[in-house]
Order: sequence, then structure tokens, then C-alpha cells
Amino acid sequence: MSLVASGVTRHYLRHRKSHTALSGIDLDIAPGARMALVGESGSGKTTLLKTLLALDRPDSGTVTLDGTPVAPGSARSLRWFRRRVQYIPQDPATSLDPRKSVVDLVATPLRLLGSEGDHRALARNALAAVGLNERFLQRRPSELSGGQNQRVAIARAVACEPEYLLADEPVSGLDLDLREQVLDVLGELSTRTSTALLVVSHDLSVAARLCSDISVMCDGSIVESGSIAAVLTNPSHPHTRALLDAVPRLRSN
Ligand SMILES: Nc1ncnc2c1ncn2[C@@H]1O[C@H](COP(=O)(O)OP(=O)(O)OP(=O)(O)O)[C@@H](O)[C@H]1O
Repeated sequence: MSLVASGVTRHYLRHRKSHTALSGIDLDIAPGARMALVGESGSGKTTLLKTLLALDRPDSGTVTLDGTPVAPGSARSLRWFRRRVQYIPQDPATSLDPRKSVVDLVATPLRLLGSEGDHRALARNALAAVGLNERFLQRRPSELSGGQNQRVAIARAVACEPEYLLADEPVSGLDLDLREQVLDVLGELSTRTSTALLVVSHDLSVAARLCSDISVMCDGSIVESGSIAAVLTNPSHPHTRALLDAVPRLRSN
């Protein structure tokens, strides 16, 4: 019972040459897991996330949810999967329809997924859970701050109560205050619910704050994984040590 990538490989053509973005990745996200996926820019984190979300098709290998294979397909054929696996994109500004009100942005996916219940009431509850109260409901994304839009994106992802939440750099590009706000919201959500969290980040401090396990990517491979405490105190791969050196605070803690 888990979201699993097995032997996932993905190549891209660049300047007519094949470039390996993912090289035989195995990753198992158990129910309720809180896992960070870290690595420097270009290591393959987003490509793996897209593959796990059935937004991108691997060249070889499989992604399965509780043993059922998933791959890109029609919205209808993936409805069962999207009800269970949701996504917080890196840049909410490009993922939120600027014409829609906040409450509609959160209620619409519930309608499309055929979720049970009063969609607007569920949307209001999800927005309240991320600290956006009634006075925000009719605003448009352009009338919100970056951190507020990021919280709308979180509410949208959690409103259908998914079992797995995959977040791509959820706080990159936010200033310090907004970053703290969004990390608090995600941390609170993952402790209050049984939703599994996979957080993609190039930042080890974000990983340490939200997750209990970590996988480190380098050049399309997972080079190290384990509990955050073990990996951060005793990194075995040079790439992990280099990432750690970039966050001196973590070393001294
Ligand atoms: N659509 C694409 N076409 C060609 N190459 C791509 C494409 N998407 C990703 N790549 C390449 O695949 C590799 C992995 O990219 P990916 O975006 O998964 O890395 P990342 O670890 O998420 O990086 P970042 O932290 O900068 O977002 C990179 O070398 C990237 O240039």
C-alpha cells in the first residue's frame, strides 16, 4: 500500500543528444510518510515528481499506487488517482486561474473530481485550515500576496483530503515571513492529518523542518536515503555533504 516508483528512467533530447534526467529511480512513499526529496538544481527532482503525479511518462519503469500502474491519461481515467494524490506546484501564480475567486479556485477541483459533499463548504473549510478566512473568499489571485496565493494552492490540494501530497519547492521565492507562514501551514497539516507528504526542495532546512525521511538526488539518481536525523548527522555521499555545507546552521544543531 504505497505510491511507488520502480526503475523509473527518463531521457530528454537536448541539442539532438539524449540527456538522462532520471536513471533507474526506485522510491516508495508509504502512507503517512513525511519524505523530503533534495538535490541541487537539475538533479531530477521535478521530473521525478511529475512522473509520480502521472504528469510525465517514464521511458522505462513504472509508477504504481497500491499496485495499480499509473501514467498520463485523460482527466476521467485519472480521477481515482487525483482524488488520492495531490500536488502543490512551485509557482502558484502560474497555477491559479486569475479570473477565479479564491473560493472557486478551491471548489472547482472538488467538482471535477466528483468529490462528495458541499464543495463550497469544503473549500471554505480548507481555506480556513490554511488561515484564509471569509474576507478572502471573493478575492482574485492578483489581490493576494505570494504567501496567500501559496496557501490557496495548498488549500486546493488538501480540500479533497488526499492520501498523498506532493509539493514542489513550496517556499522557494517567498520572503522570510511568508516562508515561515507556509512552512507552519504545511507542518501543521502533516501532523494533524494522516496525509503522506513528499516535499521537493533544494534546501535542506526545509526538509529538516517538515520531514522525517530524506532522499538525496544527484544527476538523476537517488544517491542517499534514510531518516533525516541519520543522513544529516552522518552523510555518506559527497553530494549530501556538499548540500549540508551550504546550510551551516543545520550542522551545529
Ligand atoms: N522538458 C525538458 N526538456 C529537456 N530537458 C529537460 C526538460 N525538463 C527537465 N529537463 C532536464 O532534466 C534534468 C532534470 O531537471 P529537473 O527539472 O527534474 O531538475 P530539478 O532537480 O527539479 O531542478 P530545479 O531544482 O532547478 O528545479 C535537467 O538537466 C533539466 O535540464
